[in-house]
Amino acid sequence: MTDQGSGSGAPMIALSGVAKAFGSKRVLAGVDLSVARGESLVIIGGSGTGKSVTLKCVLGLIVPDAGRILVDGQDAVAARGRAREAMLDKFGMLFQGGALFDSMLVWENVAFRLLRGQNRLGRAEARETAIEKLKRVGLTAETADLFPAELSGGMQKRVGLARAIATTPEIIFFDEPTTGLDPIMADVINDLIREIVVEMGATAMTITHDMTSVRKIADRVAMLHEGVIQWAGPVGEIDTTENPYVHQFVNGLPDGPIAAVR
Ligand SMILES: Nc1ncnc2c1ncn2[C@@H]1O[C@H](COP(=O)(O)OP(=O)(O)OP(=O)(O)O)[C@@H](O)[C@H]1O
Repeated sequence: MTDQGSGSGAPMIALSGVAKAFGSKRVLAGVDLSVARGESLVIIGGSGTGKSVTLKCVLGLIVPDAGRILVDGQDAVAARGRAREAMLDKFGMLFQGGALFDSMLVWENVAFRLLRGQNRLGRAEARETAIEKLKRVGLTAETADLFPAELSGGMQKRVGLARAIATTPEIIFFDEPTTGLDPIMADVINDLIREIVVEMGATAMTITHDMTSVRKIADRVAMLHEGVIQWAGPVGEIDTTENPYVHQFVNGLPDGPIAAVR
């Protein structure tokens, strides 16, 4: 299926024919996917279908065996040195486990990228920006001088979100943003993600199994299975599409084209 994204103009992220195998294991078998500027795309699919591998290919952490990936019109696979740094500067990322550095204070975690690189800020300015971002995600200024271990899981997730938006990135990736949170906290994080993405006008790409997240965060949804995008469309169509993969996944049905492993 060729996916052109929903917006007009050049997409912010465009994958075409992206393939990747690890040894004899073929994970991606020709992924075609576009994300329009300012759009929030959520990739769904079962465990081990290659959602993380897809994100890693866009970030250049995994080099695909075939295919093309353009980020803001630039070849993301070939980018090296300065060009690659400039490309990565466009991204913010919320990692699955929060992935905070235990030995750094909360504000230093948030300001991690502000304190490094060519355009780095002085500590006072970086701290000020970090506190502003912490407030944006609902944490107080006092949180800044705690260590991550002193925070609850939900608070750590907020810190991860503050870090993801610290540089006001054009593109934000969310890897399983609600994993490990109770349903109420998950809902709070989903709302916060949606609000922030809209307010920043950022392009967002999220991977999740959580259908509540999908409904809250997505403008568009893409379903990855057996190495290809089986379906992509507006979030409002996930309940009505006749695509058998989406129907089975969204409704959690044991019978259908997706083999249930017991
Ligand atoms: N660096 C790697 N080396 C070898 N195999 C890998 C590597 N990265 C991923 N894989 C394999 O690729 C497959 C897809 O993994 P991936 O993490 O992308 O799945 P996923 O869809 O994100 O799953 P989950 O939802 O469980 O996180 C898995 O079988 C995994 O073992």
